Amino acid sequence: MAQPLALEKTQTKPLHKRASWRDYLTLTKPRVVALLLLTALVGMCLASDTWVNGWLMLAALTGIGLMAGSAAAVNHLVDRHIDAKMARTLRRPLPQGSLSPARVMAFAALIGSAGFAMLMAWVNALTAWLTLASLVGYAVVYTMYLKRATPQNIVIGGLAGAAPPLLGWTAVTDNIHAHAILLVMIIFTWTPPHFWALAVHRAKDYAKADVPMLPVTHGIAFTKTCILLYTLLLAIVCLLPYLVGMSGVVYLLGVTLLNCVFLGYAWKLKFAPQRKTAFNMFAFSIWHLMLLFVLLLIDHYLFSDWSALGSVL
Ligand code: HEM
Ligand SMILES: CC(C)=CCC/C(C)=C/CC/C(C)=C/COP(=O)(O)OP(=O)(O)O
Repeated sequence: MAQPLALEKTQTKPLHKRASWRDYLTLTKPRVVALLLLTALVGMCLASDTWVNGWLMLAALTGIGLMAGSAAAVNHLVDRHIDAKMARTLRRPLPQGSLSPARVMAFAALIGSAGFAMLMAWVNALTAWLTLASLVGYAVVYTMYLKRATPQNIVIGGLAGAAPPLLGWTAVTDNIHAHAILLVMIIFTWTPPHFWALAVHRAKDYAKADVPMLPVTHGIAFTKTCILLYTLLLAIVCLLPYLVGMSGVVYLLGVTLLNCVFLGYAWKLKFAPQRKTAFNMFAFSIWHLMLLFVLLLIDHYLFSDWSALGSVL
């Protein structure tokens, strides 16, 4: 199709296609938010010995989801010129001209403030303010500043995306607990291999858009070394929930398997890469984090069942 190329040359003249609800959904990065919400849900469950109150869970997940979606919409708005230069992001609603910047801003403000109000009214102020800090961390600190300023952008910015398990935890307890920080640390160390694997695959795109991602500023070989080192660090951090007695043997065995596969990808990417290794590692990173949090959940309820059984016998 000729349109995207034509658009690349005339990014300032959007096409003004008709907007649909799908465009608004795209703005919220729904699949990313879905995984963020899974981590928040697990944070909630691990914070309590019994099943979490359904109403509280619904209110907290909706509030956090709306605010994360709002942050993602601001990211689309701020990055619209960069997005128009990269093949992966060219078809987003703003570069395509199906939504205007003013509409996107209004949409982000609407869902962001609705989410904040929900958390304030039905969850607690601590969770509302921490979620707002994550929104600002991603939409303002990462997107407006770090992304354009330093190749450590995603390492520092990763903290905002790593926050949801803590948000889930505080939603239930109104308290910041060291175990919740452990969950944040897992996502924080997972983010560099997750993103840099994709950045290696898309390095030319980022260079073209002049975004100082690590493969652009320091080269592919150095980025692959960093990926391997962060994946090793992640494997160590993932042991902490077991070592501090927060999770049991089901988690330990499962996460060890996941980390062996992830390390296998990182090793292959560094020492024996094929054309699709980087992309496959990125795709696996999403399964890795999702299954890790599912394991934490299964382990939590199995583990507490076993303790309960022990006290009955
Ligand atoms: C600074 C931190 C992060 C950066 C820079 C980053 C970057 C990216 C990028 C560039 C993509 C590709 C999106 C696309 O194809 O349009 C992606 C996909 C994805 N990311 Fe991340 N990510 C980060 C953190 C996270 C976190 C914290 C999560 C969830 C806990 C997450 C979950 C996902 C998922 C599920 C996808 C696949 C989305 C899809 O297929 O539509 N990411 N990420
Ligand atoms: C309130 C709260 C919990 C906020 C969390 C914010 C959030 C949605 C984090 C996800 C991080 C992410 C997808 C970064 C990619 O941005 P990018 O601009 O590098 O990627 P792109 O090029 O695909 O847009």
